[in-house]
This record gives sequence, C-alpha cells and structure tokens, in this order.
Amino acid sequence: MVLIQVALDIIELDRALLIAKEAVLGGADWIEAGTPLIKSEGMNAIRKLREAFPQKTILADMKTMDAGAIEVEMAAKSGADVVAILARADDVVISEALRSAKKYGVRLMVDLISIDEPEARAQELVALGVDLINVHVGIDRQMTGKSPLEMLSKISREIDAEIAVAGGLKPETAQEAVAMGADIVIVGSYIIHSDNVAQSAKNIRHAVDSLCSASGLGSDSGVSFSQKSQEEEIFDIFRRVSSPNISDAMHRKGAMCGISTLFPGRKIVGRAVTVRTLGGDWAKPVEAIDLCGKNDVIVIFNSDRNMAMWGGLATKTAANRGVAGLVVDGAVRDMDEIKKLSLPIFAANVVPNAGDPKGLGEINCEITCGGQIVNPRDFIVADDSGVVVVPKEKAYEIARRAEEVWKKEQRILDEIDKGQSMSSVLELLKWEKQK
Ligand SMILES: O=C(CO)[C@H](O)[C@H](O)COP(=O)(O)O
Repeated sequence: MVLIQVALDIIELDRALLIAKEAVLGGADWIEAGTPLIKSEGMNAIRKLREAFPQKTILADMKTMDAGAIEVEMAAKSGADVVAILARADDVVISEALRSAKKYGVRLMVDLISIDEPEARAQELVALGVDLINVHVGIDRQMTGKSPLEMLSKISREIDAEIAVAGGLKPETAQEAVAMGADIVIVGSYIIHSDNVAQSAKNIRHAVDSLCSASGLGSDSGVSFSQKSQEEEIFDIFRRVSSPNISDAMHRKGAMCGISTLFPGRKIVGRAVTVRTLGGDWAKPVEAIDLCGKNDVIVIFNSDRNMAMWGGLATKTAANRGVAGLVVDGAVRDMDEIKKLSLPIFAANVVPNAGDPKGLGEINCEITCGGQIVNPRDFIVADDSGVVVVPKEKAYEIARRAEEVWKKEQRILDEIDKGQSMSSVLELLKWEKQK
C-alpha cells in the first residue's frame, strides 16, 4: 500500500492542527510537521501533533545539516516516529543521526533536496543504513518548473530502500510517482492551501489507490497524462488569479501607475505588442493592430496624455481582429462608441481631441508604460485593480508563485467564512516585528 503524507508547511500551530484533522479525514496516513512549523513552534508542534493524533505516524521535517544525534533525539522525544534530515549533510552527521534514531526507536528519512548527483548519493545513503530516501524538489525550485519525477524514475530503479517523493505533487503527478515506484507520496501545497482540505486529500488518495488497485501497472504501465505547454499553463494561471496576486508574487514590482480600466469587469491576459508614439500621433498604434494575433495586447506609450491617439475606429478594427486588449499610457476618446464593443481598455486619460497620423514612433521596441518597462511578448494582466507586467523570462515562475498566493488566500477566506477573524487566522499580534 502506498502511503500519503500531508506536509504541514504552515507557521500557525492551531491552523496546522485543524488542517491535519481535515487531511486525515480525507485519507492522509502520515502527518508531517513541516520545517516552517517546526521553526515557528519548535518541538511543541510535534508534541501537539502526537497528542492530537495518537494513532498516526508523525514525521518531523528537521532538515538537519549538523548535530545529527541531538536533533533526532529532540524530535524522537517529542513524539516523532520518523525524522527527516538532509542528504547534503556530511556522512558523519548522517551516521550520528542514525545512531540516535536507533537509540530512540525512530526511523530516519534522508532528503535529496538540492543534491547534484542524487542517484549516487542515494546509493551511499542506503549503504550507510538509512531507512527512507526522499526524492524531493523544494518549493522555490518547483516554481521554476522543476519536478521530482525525473529524478524518481532513475532512483527507484537503482536503490533498495523505501522511497518517498515530494515536490508540488497533485493527483496526476502523485499517480505518476506511484507508477514509478514511490512508497510514500508527500503532498503539501495541493492539500494544505485548498479551501476543501479533506476533498483534496481524497483526490490524492483516489489517484494513488486507483493506480495501486489496477493490476499489472508499474513503471512501464504506459499511464500517461495530457501535458500542457508552459505557455498554456501560464495563460491558465493568469486567467484564474488577479493582478494583486501577481503583484504579491513579484514582491510589489510590475504594477503600472496611473492607468486604470475604462470598463470594469473586463480582464486582459495576453502578450504585449508594444508601441511608442509622440504627441497624439496615431499611425503606429493603428498599424500595430494588423500585427496582432490572438492573445496579443497592444501596450502604448504616448508622450502626451492630453491628446488621444486611439478612438472608436481603432477599437472596432482591434475588436474585429480578436486583439485581447489595449493598455495606454496616454489618452483615448470616443467613449460612446467604444463602450459598445467588448475590447478591454485601460488608459491614463480620456479626452475629445486627437492627434494626426504622422508615423512617428516605433512598434515592438522596449517602452515604459505606467512607470514599468515593457518589452515585446512580456505578459500583461489587467483587471479592475490595475495593470501588471510580467517579464517573459520570469513568467512561468511568477505564474506559479501567484497561484500559490491565490490558493493561500482562498484557504484563509474559507477560515474567515467559518467565523474566524483575519487577525486571528494570521496570528498578527504574534508576528508583529519586535522592537
Ligand atoms: O519539505 C518541503 C519543502 O521544502 C515540503 O514539505 C514538500 O516539498 C511538500 O510540499 P509541496 O507539495 O508543497 O511541495
């Protein structure tokens, strides 16, 4: 039977206990005191989990790098059944941790996070006598598109030890991991940030069990899952999250100033076709429409915010072409006409007077729009809160991080809905900066 471990990577103990309870209802077998919880609450987190779940296996994710014996001893004495330390630690640290694990009757898991040659290190660890190997890609590396499955497919063929796997797993990837030979599936974010923790744990349980019960399935089972391209994944996420979620994910960078929606409720998600123009000259903005494909957004800098370089005729042409939207650091006009069309428009100003088509300016060059640098093909997300630009080189990582922000907020909203106050959910007083 493949085991499911819920990783409580949460800094508030009461929330962690609540989420653990829901995850167990959904089918989690092992409960992990995640490293952030241990750093926030110390060994008390393990004691409280032991007390609340006397029958469950409790894992302490210590991420130990030194002083192997004492760290394992502390976790064991607090009630852990399994203690996780780092494969990057010296062999002498691992041996000390093993000695302590034997002495206090716990099992030792060693985590391959950020190891350069994981197969070779896994062999060494098994030779040292560790009980479990965790094939793991950490949270920050996940955001850049790394998954533990490639590492798992190599390691599971090579080593003779119980194998756990962790790193952004969801039902599809948990199932793939089982098909590749994982014995323990560790899941954090997908379960703990869900607004229905029990159901999310159930989804993992179902994915894992349905594969286990299908006869003859193994690493050559031919089980396959539809793969989205990275671009499709970015679009999917940006359509789901908000511009504030993205701004949070970018540590407050990327938000344009002084540009807002003309038509609330219309959202843009697309890639920039940039235009720089001068003093209301509308030739380049209008020519840019003919260069646009589906999912393209025209982003314009005009040096004069009191002279419109966009109006009803341009809007009609852009709408007919299927342009995703318009963002203008400058002015537009003809509101009575453009409001009848569905094109989302974000602008700095609306004025009645227009410039002339002189052909000054450039298309698809670097521009500054609303105080932010925009390059051709950068991602633009604009909604009722404003406009953010995401550099194309960082788009996948930012999308993944924004999705995490969104999921965390959904979970907190759910707890507020159930009667808690925002400050109690987030333990604001405890986490105020100490003077
Ligand atoms: O140890 C961890 C991070 O270092 C996490 O607990 C582990 O990666 C599982 O969480 P997620 O499913 O969110 O990746």
